[in-house]
Parts: sequence; C-alpha cells; structure tokens
Amino acid sequence: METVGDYEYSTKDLIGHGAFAVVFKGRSKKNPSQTVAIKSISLKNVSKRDLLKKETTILKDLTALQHENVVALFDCKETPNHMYLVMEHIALKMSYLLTDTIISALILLCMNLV
Ligand SMILES: Nc1ncnc2c1ncn2[C@@H]1O[C@H](COP(=O)(O)OP(=O)(O)OP(=O)(O)O)[C@@H](O)[C@H]1O
Repeated sequence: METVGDYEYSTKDLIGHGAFAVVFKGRSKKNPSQTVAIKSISLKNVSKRDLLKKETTILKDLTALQHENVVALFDCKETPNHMYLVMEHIALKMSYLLTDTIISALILLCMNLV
C-alpha cells in the first residue's frame, strides 16, 4: 500500500488517467470505510509549480464551501516528483453518464429544431 498522509491506496486500484495525472481509489487509514480518490500528478513536466500550488489553494477554499457540486479536497501532499490530491470519491455509474449525455444531446437537437 502507498501512503498519502492519513490515506492509503494500492497502485492496483487505478480509476483512470488524464493528461497530467493518474487517479487511484484509496481509503482513510483511520476510517477504512471512507473511500477517496487519490490523484497523483507527476511534477516532471510541470514548469510552473507555484501555479499548481495556487490552484490547490483555490480547491481547498472551494472545499470550505461544502457545496454538493464541488468535489471536496481532503488533503494535499507534495514529494520531489509528485503532487498528491486526496479528493472525495465520486461513484458515478457509466449508465448515468451515458443517459445524461444522451439527454443533453436530445435537448440540443430539440433546440435546433425549434
Ligand atoms: N474525485 C474522483 N472520483 C472518482 N473518479 C475520479 C475522480 N477524479 C477523477 N476521477 C477519474 O479519474 C480519471 C482521470 O481524472 P483526471 O482529473 O486526471 O483527468 P481528466 O479530468 O479525465 O482529464 P484531463 O487530464 O484532461 O483533466 C477521470 O476521467 C475520472 O474517471
């Protein structure tokens, strides 16, 4: 298991990856039933680290709002090569995403027909 502060994850539990990061499913060490998403950002290609830190501060401020549409940022840790963001785990089902996308497409189609 890999550790990020009070949280842990296994590299086997990969959720997905984006352009700059990989995201793993992890959990709280104190409360293992609390699942989290741990985003590992490689700092190799990040030239503006200060900007990344500023963005992280904004995410922390947004978390303080406790809004249902804002993914909470629980913790943030930095090593020489990586930045780790521990976030609320969003368990969206693919079927929901597809339905949502289809509904949006239908609405757009209807608007064009009017
Ligand atoms: N908080 C989360 N809870 C659950 N899954 C997540 C969470 N954040 C990210 N993911 C998953 O991890 C994948 C990669 O996320 P990441 O934010 O690195 O990239 P992205 O948003 O897909 O693309 P980009 O790199 O262009 O921003 C996402 O597509 C999503 O499936």
